[in-house]
Order: sequence, then C-alpha cells, then structure tokens
Amino acid sequence: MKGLAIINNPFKNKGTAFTKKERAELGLDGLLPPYVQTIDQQVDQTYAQFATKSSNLEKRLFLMEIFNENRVLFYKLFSQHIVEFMPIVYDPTIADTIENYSELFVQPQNATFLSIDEPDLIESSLKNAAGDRQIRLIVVTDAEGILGIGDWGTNGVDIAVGKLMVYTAAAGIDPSQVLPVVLDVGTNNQKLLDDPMYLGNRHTRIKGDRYYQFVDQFVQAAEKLFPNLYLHFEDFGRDNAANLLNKYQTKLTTFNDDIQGTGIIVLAGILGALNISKEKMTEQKYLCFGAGTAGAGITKRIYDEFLQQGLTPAEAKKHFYLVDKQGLLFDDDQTLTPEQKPFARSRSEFANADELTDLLAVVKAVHPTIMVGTSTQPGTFTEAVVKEMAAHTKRPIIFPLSNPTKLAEAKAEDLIKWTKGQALVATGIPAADVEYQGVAYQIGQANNALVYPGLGLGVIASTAKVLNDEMISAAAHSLGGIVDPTQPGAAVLPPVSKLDRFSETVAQAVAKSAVKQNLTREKISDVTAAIKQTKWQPKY
Ligand SMILES: NC(=O)c1ccc[n+]([C@@H]2O[C@H](COP(=O)([O-])OP(=O)(O)OC[C@H]3O[C@@H](n4cnc5c(N)ncnc54)[C@H](O)[C@@H]3O)[C@@H](O)[C@H]2O)c1
Ligand SMILES: O=C(O)C[C@H](O)C(=O)O
Ligand SMILES: [Mn+2]
Repeated sequence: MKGLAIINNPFKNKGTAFTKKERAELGLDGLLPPYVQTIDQQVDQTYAQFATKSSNLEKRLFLMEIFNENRVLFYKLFSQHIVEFMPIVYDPTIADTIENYSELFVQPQNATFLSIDEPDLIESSLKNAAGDRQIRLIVVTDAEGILGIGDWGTNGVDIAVGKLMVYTAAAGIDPSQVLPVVLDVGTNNQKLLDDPMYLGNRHTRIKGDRYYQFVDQFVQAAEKLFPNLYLHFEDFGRDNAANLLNKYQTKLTTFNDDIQGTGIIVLAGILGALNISKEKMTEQKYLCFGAGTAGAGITKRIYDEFLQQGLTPAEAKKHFYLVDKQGLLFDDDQTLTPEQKPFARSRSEFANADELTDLLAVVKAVHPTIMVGTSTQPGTFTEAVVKEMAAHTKRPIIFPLSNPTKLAEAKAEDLIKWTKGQALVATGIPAADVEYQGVAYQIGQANNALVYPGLGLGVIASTAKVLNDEMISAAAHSLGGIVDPTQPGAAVLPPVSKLDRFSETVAQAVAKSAVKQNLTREKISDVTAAIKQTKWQPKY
C-alpha cells in the first residue's frame, strides 16, 4: 500500500506524524504539509479544535472525522479525555446521530451494511468490509430497540460503531480487529419510511422465519470467515433478543449486551450499594420497572445471585416483583414473555390485586428495597413513588436506567433530595455529583459500557469458547473493592475516570473463570500476560 491509499486508510494513516523517511518510502512526499508532528502535538492540536465546538453534536461530528481519518490519533485523544468524551462519543449524544443518521451522513465508518433483501451478499459484504484485517469482535444490531428510542433501521449502525469505540478506549481492543454490522431487515419507523433522505431499506420489518434465517446466515458467514470471533448483539427488539441469545449462547462465543451486560452492571451496582448500607442481598425486595429485554435480563442476573447466596429457586422468586405496562405482572396474564413468566406473581397474594396497575400502587403494596427502571418512560419514578419507597426502607436502592437522558425514570438530583440523601442511586447516563446538606453524593453510572469492554477483553485474551453464567457472575463481582464505601456520598459503582483500569480487573476475573472451567481454545498459563498481550495501545 502506498501514497493516498495509506493516507485514506484510517488503520494505517498517521497524518502529519509520518516521518520524512516514511514519507519517502511510502510515496507520501508532497501529500502532507512539511512539518512533522509528534502524536502529542497532534493530540493537542486536535483537542484545541474540539474545544471550539459548541454543541455536543458538533463535538461528536468533529471526533468522528478524526476517527474516520486516523484511529491511533482518535484513541490517543480519547484515552486522555475519557470522562469528557464518553457522553459525546457514546450515550447520550450518539442517540442524536442515530436519529439523524441519513441527514448527517458523510461516510460509512468501516461498518458493514447487510440487507435482508440481498442475503446472497452477506459473505462478500463481510469480506469487503474486513479487507485484510483479522476480525476478532463484531457488534451487530438490527436496530429494532435502539436504547429506549425504538426502531431506527439502518441508522442503528451508529450504535455498533459507538459500542466498539468504547471497547477500544476502555479495554484496548485492537480497532483494526473489530467490525460494526447492521442487519437492515426493514423498519417500522414511519418517519424513516416517509423520509426521502433515509438510507435504509424502505419497507417494514421482516419477521418470523425469514428474519431468523437471515440472522442465521449472517452468524454462519461471520463464524466461517472469522475464526475465534466474539459476537456481541446490541439493541435487538424485545421479541428477538432473548431468542437469539438462547439460540446461540452455548454454540458460539456470543454476548447480548442489553440482557447480560446490563445484568452484570446492575448486580455490581447493587453489591456496591449493599456494601455502603451494610445490608444483605437476601433481605432485599426487588422491583423491576419495565420488564423487557434489559429488565428481564437484570432480574435473571439478580435471581441467580440469590441462588448463589444459598436460596432455593422458590425462596428466591419471592423477592421479585416485575412491573410492565399493565402494572404488576400476574401469572394469569396471557401476554407475558417467556422471560417474565417465572417471576409473575399470583393474584391471591394481594387483597387489592386488581388495583396494582400503576407503579405507586405496587410500591405501596410491596415495599421494595431496590427499584430499577428500564421502562423507557421518563419521570415515572415520581416524588410520591420515591417517598413511599423511602418510607419503608432506610437506604432505598434506586436505579433509573432508561437511556438516553430524555427517557430516564428520574434525575439523580431529585432522588437524593426526595430521600434526604438516603437513596443509593445509579443512572444510565453520566450524572454530576449532587450536593445535598454539605455532602457531595457521587452518582454511579450503571451503564453496560462499564463492563462489556472488560468482559470482551477477558473473553478474547483467554480464547474462551463460550461466555457462560459463571464468567458473567465473576465479572459482576470483580467491580467491588474499588470505591471506598465509608466515604460520605460514596458511589455504588467505580467512576468512569478509572474505566481503563477496572476494565482490566473485569477482564482478569472473566479470563480466570474461563481458564478455571477449561473453556479456552488455547492453553493459557498466565492470564495477566495474555491480557497484556491482547491489549492494543494507541501509538504509531
Ligand atoms: N443503563 C444501561 O446499561 C441500559 C442497558 C439496556 C437498556 N437500557 C435502557 O432500558 C430501556 C429499555 O430497554 P430494553 O432494551 O429493555 O427495551 P424493551 O423494549 O425490551 O423493554 C422496555 C419494557 O418497558 C415496558 N414499558 C413500556 N411502557 C411502560 C410503562 N408505562 N410502565 C412500565 N413498563 C413499560 C415495555 O412493555 C417493555 O417490556 C431503554 O431506555 C434502554 O436505553 C439501559
Ligand atoms: O447504550 C447504552 O447506553 C446502554 C444500553 O445498551 C442501552 O441500550 O441503553
Ligand atoms: Mn443497548
């Protein structure tokens, strides 16, 4: 590769940092301004430009230009500004670029676009996108349930790109070994179908057998082309996400972020909260608000923790209350999903079962000690609900997790104030410290981004064949011990400022579990060395 082909290749380009010697050897003479910059000079210059942008969207678009041009520079810059960049590169700003993908389109960002109308092109498309790169990690979406903003068709490709950026920034996954993939199976978003600028397939979603066949064709082709692949599913709809996980999880090295990643981070957050309150897990009553993909995934993870702590399935189930659109979920409801069913309650348990159709009524009847929101319904953790909960438990654990910002069930600040500083809070998007009566309450970010990068690093470094519940549980437990729970206002989860460090902690726990269970493809004698060797550094 020579000349412009190198400059136009973001995996090879160094821009103004190409030395005089490299310029001569690679046919770059005359293609760059004469002064040779160091990467640190490039970082300073780029950050200064970034700082002139006024809105988060403009900032993101600028950073994407750097990403499109030069991956090393992008990740060097990202690594130095992780707390500032996370909400810009990733959630919540990413939601704006997904909603306006076609309008903002400049270039395809090395993603792969697969269409259900052309299944014969799956293999060649994946080959084209990979080129000579060895792909170890794919994030794939069909974009039916992007964050809480719903169906965004081809636009959803940005979530795959964004999740992968966090993999590299947090855990040093080699950016040349990753591939974002969108499965365009149509969209039911009428706004997109009516938009002359929309870049995706202009028909409604294909469902049923043809859908599952198409996903399977993709999975088979990806497995064939990229041996030892780790396949991450993101933002599939409620009807398909769990089905696909159940179908593939024992056969491939695969992961569903919304189900499993969210389960891990919420369990870690709850363990962190209990470490502050010094209460026992098995004494908690858990209320899931919005029992969809994430809500049911989290419930399952917490339930497994109860079992691990010695409860029988029947005992453990008594601690769970699932609330969805219809209110508290009862076992006589024909519309329950397979994931909701095991946790549905019996009407005979309540004198006023028929009245338990809204959150306040349920909180009054149940007195939960933990309440986690994954409902996509903003503001539903109202002052009345929260005060009612706090009236019956000393340190209520309250996690409003719906993303992006506009969909959160509550604001951290309100939760702290309504409970006079007693609530142990985590949010889906980053939240500033809350000052209340002389204490700065730090708010943990219960976003799967805090664990999936380390989890992936652990899986890839250990050459694990599958990702199983034991590895997942190890990941959730590994986040303890980083926060000092005796500090007034301590957060329930470690801060994003330490994301790169604790991603390595998560990776260690996961890789050790894989090795211990004999699940690795290769013999790994030194986990720490394997992780170190797998990690990529942003340098020329
Ligand atoms: N913080 C995180 O890491 C994280 C991870 C995954 C998902 N989420 C967020 O969780 C939300 C849900 O995501 P999902 O993938 O589970 O979507 P989903 O569509 O599978 O689930 C949403 C559920 O909420 C229910 N719901 C809708 N209206 C309701 C109401 N008024 N009352 C109670 N329940 C109601 C739906 O019926 C559905 O079961 C999204 O906003 C997403 O951003 C956050
Ligand atoms: O993408 C995020 O910010 C977390 C999560 O996967 C979600 O769907 O909301
Ligand atoms: Mn998601």
